Amino acid sequence: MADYSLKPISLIAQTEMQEKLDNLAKPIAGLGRLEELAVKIAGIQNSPELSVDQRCCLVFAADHGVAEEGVSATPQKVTAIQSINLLNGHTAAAAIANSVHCDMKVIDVGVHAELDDPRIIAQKIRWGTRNMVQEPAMTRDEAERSIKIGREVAHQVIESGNRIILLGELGIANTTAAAAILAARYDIKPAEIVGYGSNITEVRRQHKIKVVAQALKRWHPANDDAMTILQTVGGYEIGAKIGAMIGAAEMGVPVILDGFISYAALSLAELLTPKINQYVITSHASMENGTALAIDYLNIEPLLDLHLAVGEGTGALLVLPLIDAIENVLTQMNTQNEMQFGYQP
Ligand SMILES: O=C(O)c1ccc[n+]([C@@H]2O[C@H](COP(=O)([O-])O)[C@@H](O)[C@H]2O)c1
Ligand SMILES: Cc1cc2nc[nH]c2cc1C
Repeated sequence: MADYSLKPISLIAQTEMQEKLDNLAKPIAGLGRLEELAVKIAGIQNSPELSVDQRCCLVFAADHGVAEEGVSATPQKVTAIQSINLLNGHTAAAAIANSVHCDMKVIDVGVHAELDDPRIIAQKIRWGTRNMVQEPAMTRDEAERSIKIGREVAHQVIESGNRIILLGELGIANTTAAAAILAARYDIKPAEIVGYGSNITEVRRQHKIKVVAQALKRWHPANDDAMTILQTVGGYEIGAKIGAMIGAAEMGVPVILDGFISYAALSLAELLTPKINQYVITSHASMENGTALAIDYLNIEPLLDLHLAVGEGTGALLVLPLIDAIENVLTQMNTQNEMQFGYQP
């Protein structure tokens, strides 16, 4: 596996940003977590000026062999259908992206269908992973390729001018893979981390718990072996998200993560490159059952809690207005000094 070298975070830019915020006409720390967000981005971008005008949401799409176990409420073909609908502007994330002025790209890393639309970035590894109950979801080579593809796509969109990257995904049955990854990574009992995904019944969730338990019993990947966890119970889009996180961090670009599937990707990315946490912004607490546990183990504090359970990057996109708000704060507010020259009672 490649050895990733991440640019160091700039403590100078962080201090400069905090000084700018402290100089503004407001109580110290008055803008709370928005200030933390500004300082974090300044450190990553090595500048006390936020640069987020050109933003891109990468939506990695792939199918999951484990879907044949009946773990999802949704037919597999929805991955392909929504990949195209997204590009036409008609999915939840696409509609939100339009309102927050964010470019979107769909990358086919393993959709179980022919997607011959030229707008799709065609990087299909296979027509879906294998069913993790019967075989490892992927080969080692496929797992490595999924990370490589994500990393290269991130590099490309950054080279074309994007200054902040958002990550989403489409993949029917991927809440099963994400739960299995988190269970393997943190030795969590499947019953505690498996949720309702795209809204399954409790009866079906009990079955999904058994499916995850069966797969983990069969492959029992070591909890610190990211590549074996990804290979045995992961997904191509999850590997690609790991790669995109690393690729953006390598280029000093902040990455906004999405929901439950992002937690799984982050849990493995941390093993591959522990400093990744400094580069990722966790957007929202997903509705998925295992969220509280995952957040606890990852030691993250997502900014929003909107009970979202769509994926596609919806939660990540909703953080952009917060960042735009800070940008306006930095450029439009009075400083403490300027405040004196305003209205005199
Ligand atoms: O992001 C989340 O937290 C999230 C929670 C539930 C469902 N999803 C989306 O719904 C699909 C997976 O649901 P499921 O039930 O097929 O595992 C997949 O396309 C995800 O992007 C996403
Ligand atoms: C309609 C639909 C849209 C989605 N987008 C991501 N996962 C999804 C699952 C469903 C069911």
